[in-house]
Amino acid sequence: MTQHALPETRATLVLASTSPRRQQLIGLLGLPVEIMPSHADEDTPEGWSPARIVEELAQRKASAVLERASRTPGAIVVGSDTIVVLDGDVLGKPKDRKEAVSMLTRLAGRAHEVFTGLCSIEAESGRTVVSHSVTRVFMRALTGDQIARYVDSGEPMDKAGAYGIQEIGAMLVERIEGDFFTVVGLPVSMLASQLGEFGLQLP
Ligand SMILES: Cc1cn([C@H]2C[C@H](O)[C@@H](COP(=O)(O)OP(=O)(O)OP(=O)(O)O)O2)c(=O)[nH]c1=O
Repeated sequence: MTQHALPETRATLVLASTSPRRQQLIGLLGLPVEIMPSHADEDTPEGWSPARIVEELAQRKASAVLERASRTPGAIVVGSDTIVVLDGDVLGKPKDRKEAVSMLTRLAGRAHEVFTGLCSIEAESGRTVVSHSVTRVFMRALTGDQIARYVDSGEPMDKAGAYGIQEIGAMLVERIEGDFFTVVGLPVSMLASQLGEFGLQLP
């Protein structure tokens, strides 16, 4: 099979994340990538809209590693944050098995929204681009047994809304409206368009 690649650029993407999914997805852009785990405070004031929450947290995560990243020539720092929204409630990662079961019981048999915020910062200039993407996810109706068995797999625990569309959770999802990668946690085409603002041509 032929290997396809885009022309080389001098930029290095610095991913401010501990998420293995984001690490894998950012690789799709074909640029050099450095990983810098970012531990930003994730508290936000009551009453903020989902869009504002994910954009703010994406920016905090990127800003938290900016100083370190600026040692890398041509660094563009990328931060991202994902939440699930149902009936105006924000569902983050479940804190225990019981909360995972209760989230999935609420999500089953209906639609919800996944919001992902994305922030890119050009380290040298400090220029910042922030945006978000929303995908509607329609989940299958599930019995209590099915939910319990899925939670027992361990998969829900580190994921917003207590499921992972890209793994066993694929079987829980009937269909989506919007970008698949937004649900997994890194909207790849939105990232390409943000990087375009810094003059990177992708593709
Ligand atoms: C809904 C859904 C979420 N998720 C994940 C994406 C995110 O990693 C996680 C939401 O948590 P986040 O707080 O967005 O990210 P994180 O703590 O995993 O990683 P980071 O270091 O970048 O802050 O849920 C899936 O993997 N699949 C899904 O279908």
